[in-house]
Amino acid sequence: MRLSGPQAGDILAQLVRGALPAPRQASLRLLRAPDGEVFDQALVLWFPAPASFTGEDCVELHLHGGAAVIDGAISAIEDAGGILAQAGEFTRRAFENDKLDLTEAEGLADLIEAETEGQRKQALAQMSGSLKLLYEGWREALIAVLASIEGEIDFPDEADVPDALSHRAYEPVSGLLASIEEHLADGRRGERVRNGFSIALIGAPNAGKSSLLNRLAGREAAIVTDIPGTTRDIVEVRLTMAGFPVVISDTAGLREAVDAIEAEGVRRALDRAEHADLRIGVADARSEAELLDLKGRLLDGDLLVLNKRDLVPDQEGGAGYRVSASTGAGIEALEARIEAIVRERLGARELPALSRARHRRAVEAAQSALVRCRERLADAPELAGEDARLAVRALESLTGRVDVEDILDRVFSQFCIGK
Ligand SMILES: Nc1nc2c(ncn2[C@@H]2O[C@H](COP(=O)(O)OP(=O)(O)OP(=O)(O)O)[C@@H](O)[C@H]2O)c(=O)[nH]1
Ligand SMILES: [K+]
Ligand SMILES: [Mg+2]
Repeated sequence: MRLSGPQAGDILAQLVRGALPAPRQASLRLLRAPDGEVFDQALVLWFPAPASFTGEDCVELHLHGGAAVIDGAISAIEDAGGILAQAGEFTRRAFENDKLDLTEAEGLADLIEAETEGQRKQALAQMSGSLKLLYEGWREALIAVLASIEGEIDFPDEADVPDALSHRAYEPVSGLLASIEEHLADGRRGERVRNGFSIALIGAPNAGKSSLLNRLAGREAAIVTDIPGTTRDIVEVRLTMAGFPVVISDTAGLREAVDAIEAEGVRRALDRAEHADLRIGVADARSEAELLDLKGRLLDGDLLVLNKRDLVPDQEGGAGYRVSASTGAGIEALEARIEAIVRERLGARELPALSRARHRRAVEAAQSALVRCRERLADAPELAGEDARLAVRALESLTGRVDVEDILDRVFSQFCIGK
């Protein structure tokens, strides 16, 4: 249990009925309720401000975590003047005391949620300031540009050639734009690491999509029967591949639906296929028609699977992965290919990854302001300056430098209580 705030030390003194322990050193104490009754014996730590997580006076109680002990602790602390924290309140106080910026706070939230190695690495880098460094670096460069534009407006030098400003500011603005564009054009890598790389299985009824899903999942996630049109709802399976989260969706077989339920299933299948990061088209290896139909539905980079190879004589070459979902033949090669694709699209690059839609929106706002700024440098320096200021503001909303109350509420409400 953690306490933070100016009264934290007083409350600890009441709980231990005596002097505070030495700062930042664990000390074993009896903890007492207001009536003097001992409710636990615990290690306690005292972190005087500002060297604490929140930047305020902080206390940690390492309690024996049973429900009765926790209840006793809460009521003893409340009697001594403490109140329960809101979700994310500790991190929010740390943010308000400049212990971390908004991207680092988001990194902390992601680290708590991380389920795969790839997610953990990305969250840890972000929590340690990778995005903050990048965005703050851009902001500083931009403020220098802004200063030179404003200098030009305030003290126009008659002797200067008319386009001196556009020459001086053009290059740094263009350089910044190039970095911003590179950051944006990463195929939504960071957002995929956070939310999962999505794969849709599509194909004709009875091609064996659900059987293949079950094979890849290693469990009977979807119903398999020999009746075409078995799957209607989308069945999702979450897996870890190459250290990244992957969501595989099994979908309804594509055909002229026989009833309204199946029609809705087909609509959902097509919608899921459209929004997936990767489509795997599954055809019965015996059906030329299914193969042709899939070729019209798959995009560059998608995978084609010819299933039920146990039912056809062995063939060399030809398009696609020849597998048998029933016997497992050929599945390893298919899995290896999927892993390679996931690794290639989600694996680490030099620039830290933009990990949330919030970041993308703000970076895009900075980008379009800078494009306008560059266009106006030559003819309208006042307007160019205003655009540069808008771009600075967009970057500042990313790190939480400017007041963005609604963004703060949203970010910190995602934490659990006590974090
Ligand atoms: N012999 C053989 N049969 C298979 C194979 N894969 C699937 N089947 C059979 O084909 C039938 C249809 O399999 P499903 O996995 O339900 O096919 P589906 O594409 O999900 O079908 P819908 O959900 O109806 O669109 C079942 O009877 C499976 O047992 C395979 O590799 N070999
Ligand atoms: K079926
Ligand atoms: Mg199915």
